Amino acid sequence: MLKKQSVVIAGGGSTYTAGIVMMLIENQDKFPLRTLKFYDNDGERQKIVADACAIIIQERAPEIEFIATTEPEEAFTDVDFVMAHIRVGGLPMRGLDEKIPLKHGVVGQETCGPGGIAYGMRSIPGVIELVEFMEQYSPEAWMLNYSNPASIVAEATRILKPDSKIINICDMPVAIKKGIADIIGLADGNDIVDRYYGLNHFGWWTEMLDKSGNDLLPKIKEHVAKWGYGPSSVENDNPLLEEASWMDTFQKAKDSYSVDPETLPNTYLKYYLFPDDVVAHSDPTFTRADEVMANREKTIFAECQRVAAAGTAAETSFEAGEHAEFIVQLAGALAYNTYERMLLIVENNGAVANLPLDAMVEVPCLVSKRGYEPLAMGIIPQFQKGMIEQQLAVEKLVVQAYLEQSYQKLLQAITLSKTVPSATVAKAILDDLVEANQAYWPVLK
Ligand SMILES: NC(=O)c1ccc[n+]([C@@H]2O[C@H](COP(=O)([O-])OP(=O)(O)OC[C@H]3O[C@@H](n4cnc5c(N)ncnc54)[C@H](O)[C@@H]3O)[C@@H](O)[C@H]2O)c1
Ligand SMILES: O=P(O)(O)OC[C@H]1O[C@H](O[C@H]2[C@H](O)[C@@H](O)[C@@H](O)O[C@@H]2CO)[C@H](O)[C@@H](O)[C@@H]1O
Ligand SMILES: [Mn+2]
Repeated sequence: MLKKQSVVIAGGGSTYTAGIVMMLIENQDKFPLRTLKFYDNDGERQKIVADACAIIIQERAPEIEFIATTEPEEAFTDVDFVMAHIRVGGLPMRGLDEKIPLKHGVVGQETCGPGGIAYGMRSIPGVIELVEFMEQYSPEAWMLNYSNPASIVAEATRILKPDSKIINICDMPVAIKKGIADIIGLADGNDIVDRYYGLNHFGWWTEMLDKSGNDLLPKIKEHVAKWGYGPSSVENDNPLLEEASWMDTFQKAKDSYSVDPETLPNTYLKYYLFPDDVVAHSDPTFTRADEVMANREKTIFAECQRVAAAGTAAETSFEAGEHAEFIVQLAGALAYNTYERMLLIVENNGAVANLPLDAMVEVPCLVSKRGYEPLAMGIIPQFQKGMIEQQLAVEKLVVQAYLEQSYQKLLQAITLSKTVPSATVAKAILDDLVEANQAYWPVLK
């Protein structure tokens, strides 16, 4: 009999919460729950999701105690896991992160370039507060953190909470591997055993084997050289790729791959390798935040309200995707000592031999009751090393700017981003971002 777990989802009002609830319910044999709690600092938003999830739990797993609260003590007391996915400033602030750089002809993106830097400055205090709640009320718990920008958040937690039990994670490699599995006819992305290195949203694969040890890369590379990570025909059953912007991003991996055909790129590298192209294809009046508000957020909240009004979730369209699968699998590995191999964002300490020891890198780790043990990825080539070192300096400067309330360091961070053409443009963007983030950032000196 597996020991039952108590979980709090921080950011209960997130568009991803219902998917994680579906995954948790479907996994009661592998990851049984005694309590599930939601915590959010926006009670009204969270209530919409919680009212629907209460019905889902009541109908499908009534043995689980369910609580939704905005009180930190109630939320964080007696929990084994905090699954965090907050968005400080919400989707409207994401919209500004995207639109302000675009106004200056620079990539406008949630986690990359100046937009990601602005979001990092908002996220740091929000995530640190969650860690403090966890340490105060459930000091033995693990926090599994999706809140973005994960690289900057990871660097901030490394410095501010060096002994905390927090693991920062990203589902992009998981989603790419799912796409690759579909392309080469494997049942599941989990069937790919990979070697990968980099920073979050900034990495490369060097190896993909099947579980028997057969090299999958030749077949995958043949496909990626023609189609990127997109399908080779119009037929596509990957729900993520139903959105044109995600399909473009998956297909654009073809161009990132052409820069180094020895490795396979993360999709996010397009923002650094082809920023001119990305800007040319962006609409500065309707960015990804607008698409998300018009599509994912609207659909999820409408479904929550439909379930609540019907009083039953018998026909709910909510489903658990790879995003939910990954975080629940990670919690299971920590709780039940499975030694599964998963890509996590962790302190380097030699995992990538020729990067600084204190870089927060994304590498495969073995996950067990002991926590995570990074696997050695060895020495990486000059091209990737150069790109990573530049981006790592950006991320470190952002955290230093936050801690020292330094305008100068934030200016240096934006100037150093590969997405930004000059210090003049960096200053113009920064001044607009300071204005837009007054309610969230520390006052910069
Ligand atoms: N790491 C990854 O690969 C990955 C994947 C998907 C989503 N995400 C991240 O997950 C987060 C949620 O995304 P979303 O689109 O669902 O956002 P969302 O705006 O729909 O939900 C975020 C929730 O967080 C709450 N919140 C904001 N600040 C808070 C705080 N300080 N304390 C408690 N709650 C707070 C909001 O009220 C909201 O309900 C984002 O950070 C997003 O970037 C990360
Ligand atoms: O623009 P968005 O909000 O749709 O996506 C931004 C996030 O993109 C990645 O997450 C994907 C994920 O890879 C996929 O599996 C599925 O769950 O959709 C997500 C996007 O909706 C990325 O890893 C995240 O960090 C981004 O926040
Ligand atoms: Mn991610």
